[in-house]
Amino acid sequence: MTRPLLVIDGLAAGYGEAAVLSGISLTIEEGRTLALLGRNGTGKTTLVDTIAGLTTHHAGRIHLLGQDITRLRADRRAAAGIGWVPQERNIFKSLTVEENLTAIARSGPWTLKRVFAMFPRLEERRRNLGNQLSGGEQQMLAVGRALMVNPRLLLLDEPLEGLAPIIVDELLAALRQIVRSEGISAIIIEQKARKILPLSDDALILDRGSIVHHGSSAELLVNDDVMAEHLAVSRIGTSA
Ligand SMILES: Nc1ncnc2c1ncn2[C@@H]1O[C@H](COP(=O)(O)OP(=O)(O)OP(=O)(O)O)[C@@H](O)[C@H]1O
Repeated sequence: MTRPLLVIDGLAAGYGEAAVLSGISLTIEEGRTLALLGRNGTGKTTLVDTIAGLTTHHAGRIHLLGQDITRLRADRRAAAGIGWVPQERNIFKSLTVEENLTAIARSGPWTLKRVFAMFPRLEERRRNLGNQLSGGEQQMLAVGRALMVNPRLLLLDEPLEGLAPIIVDELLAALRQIVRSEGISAIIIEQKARKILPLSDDALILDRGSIVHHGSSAELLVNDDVMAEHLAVSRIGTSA
């Protein structure tokens, strides 16, 4: 039996008085993963940042495993089980890889050993400083650090962006393991819909701060009309 992990009801949010999101309602069941799609500037980052507690709340409620987290500060939301990997990665550049991983760790099944098993590159670089890492290594570190918080829900903002194809494949394999084998729920923002849809259970498309499509990833993957209408993808056979 699954139970609702995240329930968002009638959410509106933005930055100060500026409204970005409106009328957002969605439920994510435990163990399921959502691909968050949409063209540039449609509110994807704002939605993920709102769940993490980093924007201005205007209306609506957010519940995590039954707890109303709408008014909780970002650090309290992390403690409640939200692991956040921002677009900028925000790793501590003057700390080593190992220190980055242990700095905000919380007890649970994810340990240094398990993160190193998932990302062997990080173990090789465990004594290197954050600013000595490649973009791909930094992204692995950001994901590993979020896992060390032992989250119930992982928020990933364009984790594949700007990475070399071989690193993209490595990270996709790790993400597949995290959401499929480990059963961690995630919301993953991604520009390249066809890369992420095979990994996610459900897909949600935003346009101008509102939901314009919400359904199964498998259905969206074969729905060229919706993809072409709302995403920056052309029909069939493209890499997007
Ligand atoms: N700090 C901010 N202050 C005010 N407005 C902002 C801020 N950050 C983003 N916005 C505005 O909010 C809207 C949604 O931006 P957001 O970054 O959430 O979109 P996105 O879908 O994640 O886009 P991208 O794919 O380019 O990252 C845009 O109009 C943007 O200009």
